[in-house]
Amino acid sequence: MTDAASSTAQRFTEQLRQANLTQWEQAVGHRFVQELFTGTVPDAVMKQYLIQDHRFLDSFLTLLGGAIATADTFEARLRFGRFAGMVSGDENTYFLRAFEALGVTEAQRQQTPDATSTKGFSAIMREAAASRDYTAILAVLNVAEWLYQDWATRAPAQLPESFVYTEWVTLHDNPFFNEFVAFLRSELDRVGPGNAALAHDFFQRAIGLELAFFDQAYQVAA
Ligand SMILES: Cc1ncc(CO)c(N)n1
Repeated sequence: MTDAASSTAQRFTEQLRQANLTQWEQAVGHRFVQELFTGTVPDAVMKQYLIQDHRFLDSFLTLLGGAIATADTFEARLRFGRFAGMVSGDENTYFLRAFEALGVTEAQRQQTPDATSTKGFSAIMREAAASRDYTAILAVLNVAEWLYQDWATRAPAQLPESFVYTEWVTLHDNPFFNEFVAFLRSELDRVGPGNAALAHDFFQRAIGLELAFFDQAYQVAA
């Protein structure tokens, strides 16, 4: 290991990732991610993924609300607030445009039941928010955003033509998003070591859900 690598390994967030590296890499290198990069996700899978993920966004905003409520600095509250604005704006409209492009109707969205992993995410995000524990909230946020940034930054330079694919990559790899992930990590590096067992517990469970979430998209009858 190089000096640079060993000093990054000291970071608390890096320790968390290393402790769950197998599942982390399985999620980041998932078939869904590979097919997203080449624009070859079967339509039925993409539809299912986006229907479920639009619901993920709803619980995610609950969690961001918890972060705004429990952060211990004004600067952090402002950052979460700006991020909540982006998610409620650009990211939400991406979903609506994608549903239209893929021909997903309002009725289809309503009739599709929650996948088990969608329910699991909703539960863990509500649990973390309700705990009013900034460390627990940060652990879940770190997995959700950092893991997505990790796969998005591994995308090839040449992306598929359709915005449905391309924008899902660029929403998770752009200066605003990358800065937010750096902020999330530095916050968890700062407060996590004081409550390490709790951080590990939420981090590990959230990674399992990320993997299950990608898997569930392929469980639809194509
Ligand atoms: C399941 C899942 N995890 C993470 C993200 C990134 O916010 C997302 N949109 N969906």
